Amino acid sequence: MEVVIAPGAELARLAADAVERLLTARPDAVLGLATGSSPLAVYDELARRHAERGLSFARARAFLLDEYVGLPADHPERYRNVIDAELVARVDLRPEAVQGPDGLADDLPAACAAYEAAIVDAGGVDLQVLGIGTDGHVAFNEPGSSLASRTRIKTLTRQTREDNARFFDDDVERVPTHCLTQGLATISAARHLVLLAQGRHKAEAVHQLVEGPVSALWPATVLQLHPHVTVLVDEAAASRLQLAHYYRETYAAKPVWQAL
Ligand SMILES: N[C@@H]1[C@@H](O)[C@H](O)[C@@H](COP(=O)(O)O)O[C@@H]1O
Repeated sequence: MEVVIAPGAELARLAADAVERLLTARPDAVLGLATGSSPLAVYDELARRHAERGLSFARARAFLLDEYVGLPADHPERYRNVIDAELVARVDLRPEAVQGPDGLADDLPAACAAYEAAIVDAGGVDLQVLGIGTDGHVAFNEPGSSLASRTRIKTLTRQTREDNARFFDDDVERVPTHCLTQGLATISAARHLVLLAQGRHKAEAVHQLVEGPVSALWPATVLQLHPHVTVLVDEAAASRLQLAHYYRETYAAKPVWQAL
């Protein structure tokens, strides 16, 4: 696990660099896209690179991490609509090449199984962008999630619904109670995981993710078992890291040939 502590703008550039390098090497790469505020600056940077130097997503495919259950198709906070607005509409990624779990399916377990199969059919995710919840969830894998979980229905915690109420007119009762989410094993099958976290409210979750014992209580700790994880954090989110000095020295001394 590589931990990079840097200002937010630099974190976004580093994540965009990883995406650009992948798309340059493999134009038909499979991207894993996250919603939430953490990756927004990355999507801004990718849109800028598309506009200014023609970074192309035309042959790429993408999968979303998760989706609320029951939000109407045209609801602006439906994650598929969010990702369309934040990235798809701003680059040349084909909308039909982007898939998310179907939170409006009549048969939700079948939709979850179909989603798992679609990811496998696409050859798996090459690079997965991730955020982290204040309670250590990734995607919507709340505390207590099986570390071996696959795409399934989850009940959101009160904490997550309160955290996300800002997207629903600050009314927690408007935040759906259920979601479909890639499981921790689904996410762990991606070949490169790039997690972004900013702000002091993420500091404990980042500490647990990087330095805590692997535990379903802090679902993001499952990333410690993955061979290629990049954790991009600002000073505030890094403020509880015990080995911060070591991560800084490692990054400062990083050989130029060693990409993220
Ligand atoms: N399902 C999403 C996660 O994918 C995201 O990582 C997390 C953190 O969000 P933010 O980046 O806005 O703090 O919240 C949501 O619940």
